[in-house]
Amino acid sequence: VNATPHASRSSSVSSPPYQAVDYSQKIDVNPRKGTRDFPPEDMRLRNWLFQNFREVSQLFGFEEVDYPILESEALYIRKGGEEIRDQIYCFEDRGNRRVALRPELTPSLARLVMQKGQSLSYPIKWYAIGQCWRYENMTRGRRREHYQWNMDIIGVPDVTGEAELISSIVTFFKRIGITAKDVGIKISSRKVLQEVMSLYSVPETSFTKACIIIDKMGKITIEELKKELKSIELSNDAIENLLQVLSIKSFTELEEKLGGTGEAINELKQLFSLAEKFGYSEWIQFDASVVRGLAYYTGIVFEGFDREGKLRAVCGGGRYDRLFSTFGGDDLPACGFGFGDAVIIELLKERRLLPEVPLEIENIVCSLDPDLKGAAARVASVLRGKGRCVDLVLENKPLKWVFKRAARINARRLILVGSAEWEKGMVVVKILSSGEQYQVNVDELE
Ligand SMILES: CC(=O)Nc1cnc2ccccc2c1
Repeated sequence: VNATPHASRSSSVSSPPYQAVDYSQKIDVNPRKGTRDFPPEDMRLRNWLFQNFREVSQLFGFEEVDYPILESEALYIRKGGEEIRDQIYCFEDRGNRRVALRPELTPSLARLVMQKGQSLSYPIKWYAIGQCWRYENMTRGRRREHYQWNMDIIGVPDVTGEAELISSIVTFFKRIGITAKDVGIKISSRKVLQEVMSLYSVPETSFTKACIIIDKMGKITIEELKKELKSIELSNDAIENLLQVLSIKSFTELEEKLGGTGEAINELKQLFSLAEKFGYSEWIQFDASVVRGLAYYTGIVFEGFDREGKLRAVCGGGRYDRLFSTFGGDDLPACGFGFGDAVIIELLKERRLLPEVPLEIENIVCSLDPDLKGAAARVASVLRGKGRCVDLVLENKPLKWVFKRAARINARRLILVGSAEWEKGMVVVKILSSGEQYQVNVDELE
């Protein structure tokens, strides 16, 4: 469809690649539904959050990686009936390829590890902060994008991997002023469900589906939950026992149900004793109802929760030892977590812990005489060369305007280039907080 000059922007096109556009109309300046702009003050808060993500990852010796936002849709087509499956932001590109905006980062990590193959040295400890997408109908008014911090360890089979990851999450919370009174981390293992279901000879194939259904607990009614479990061939007996196990909150009860020698209970005990050594026992609790909603988890699973119970999970993760074989590769032991940028900000707001992240540009440089614009530029360059931030006034502005701007950018110093001083190679420095003022030779300025 060719854009005829008077076609209105609102006309629908029959085929890509572009919509007829009426350039006389102002474009819609708002971001697409479910997406956000980051104007400066929001970007400063986001940078503060991400800087904390990065510094914790570096404290733990993790290396940063990144992947394309655009992936093959095939990366996310998994059995198991996950909710995320129906929300993939997918489309056909101009080469008729089925592609998707990534809904999560873990499949990309697996793809890159498989691509790199044996050339990597193990264990791999990688972190990433990436934008993830979902397409859900806007009735729920939920966001369609968010940023997720991920940390993953590939090549460590035992629970020291999970213990390390949980330690990094606790370290992050402490850094931003959140205490074990604000947030806890519920820990369980999918092997608990696996062992219960094997007691009732539930086929392995139903295991993943059952986990995905059970993750909806609290979001759908018990009746609905039972109905969905029945739909994957679980007997009433199996369902009753499964639901009974999910309410277990202590190892003693768990041992009564499963015996004290199974893999599930042993791993959990190991993890809790490691937590003691790491020093974060007060942050964690066993809770058999934690299963997480991603199909690929195989063992320990955990999620950070707001103790007031107002907010959705702050973060979540676990072990996923089978993901690589679902991509046709050799299995590798793996564990990791995802930490979204939305709930944590809501939590900080709730707890009045949102930081002030003011705009701060140390210096503002201006010349009072239009003929000295070049001189002012030189002064700015000298300072910038010494690593000092400078807002250079680029037009001829009255001093009143300059002071106003200095206040808005929280400048510490106003550097005035005046003709009398400049003739002596000097400039005037004004410390804005005290009003103190002095002259200094340009080359001595720092
Ligand atoms: C609270 C929130 O915004 N969650 C959120 C927002 N966008 C997403 C996009 C992809 C996958 C999960 C997502 C989750």
